[in-house]
Amino acid sequence: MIDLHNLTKRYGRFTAVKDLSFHVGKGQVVGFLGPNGAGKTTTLRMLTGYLPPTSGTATIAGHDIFKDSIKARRNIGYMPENVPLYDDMRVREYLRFRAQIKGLRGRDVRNHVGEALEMCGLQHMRRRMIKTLSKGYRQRVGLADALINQPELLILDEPTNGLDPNQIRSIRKLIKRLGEKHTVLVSTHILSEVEMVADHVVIIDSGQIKASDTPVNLIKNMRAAGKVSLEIRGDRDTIQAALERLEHVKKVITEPSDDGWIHFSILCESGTDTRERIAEMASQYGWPIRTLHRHQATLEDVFVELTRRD
Ligand SMILES: Nc1ncnc2c1ncn2[C@@H]1O[C@H](COP(=O)(O)OP(=O)(O)OP(=O)(O)O)[C@@H](O)[C@H]1O
Repeated sequence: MIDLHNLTKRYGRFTAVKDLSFHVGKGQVVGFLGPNGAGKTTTLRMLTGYLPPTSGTATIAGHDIFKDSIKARRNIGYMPENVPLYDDMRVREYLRFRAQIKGLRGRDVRNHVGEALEMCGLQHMRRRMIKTLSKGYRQRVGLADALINQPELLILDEPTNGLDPNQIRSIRKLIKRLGEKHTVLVSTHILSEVEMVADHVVIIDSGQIKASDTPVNLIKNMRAAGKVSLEIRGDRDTIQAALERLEHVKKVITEPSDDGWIHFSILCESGTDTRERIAEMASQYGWPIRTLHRHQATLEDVFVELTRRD
């Protein structure tokens, strides 16, 4: 559905996106992640034909977005980061207007607007002036607009930006529902969102791809996946040396503590579980344990590991 090949964007001498290549299959929900300034919006704006690339190519449903822009764009519903809306229009009136701009006529306008209102939970708001809507409902109007010509591909730039946790939840449900019928490329900072809705994740930093895989594989392959936290009493150096001798243990880190217990983070080979061995060892030497916990890595850990600056 989407193919990027060495897509590059320079603003003057600054390279915002560098040789970006990835593929999004039909029907996939893909999370597009990266820290502030990574180049997400620049990439999405190029994909939607709003910004010409410096070099490289991108196709949407087989149409080159730059050479065959109109055909490519017919397949796209785009929700930009800050949805521009006409404040003095009513919700349904605005969506009808947008439907007409997108080339719909007659009964199609009414039907498509009705479906988009229903899909986005806006039926009861259809007569409200846009300027009186909360941020969450404004986002929904933006989504309804992106959906209106029933495109195969939805490109959503931070759809949950600035929303409260309840609104985030309802947009997440909506994205999940949209993923049943559409291919979705969604950029967001809310990593738990992506973990729940995406089949595939692309992480970029400084305009370049850092990782591209399923959320499950990303988590499985990361260093923190094998981290165990231990709170124990005894002689620190003796315990540390004993831990370091255990099979599958790669590194033992002493964490700061001021409660008389020694706190260790134990980095193990991914996919191994050393907790039983640690418990056996502690019992053999008579070292009391307060906590022995295997860290469940999240997409947030993957993100931090791949993009942190320190
Ligand atoms: N028109 C422009 N002229 C010059 N530099 C720009 C322009 N637009 C974006 N940039 C720079 O390009 C880089 C990438 O910006 P972009 O908005 O694509 O990042 P982003 O990943 O979407 O960030 P955020 O998560 O903060 O929205 C940033 O350093 C930004 O300052």
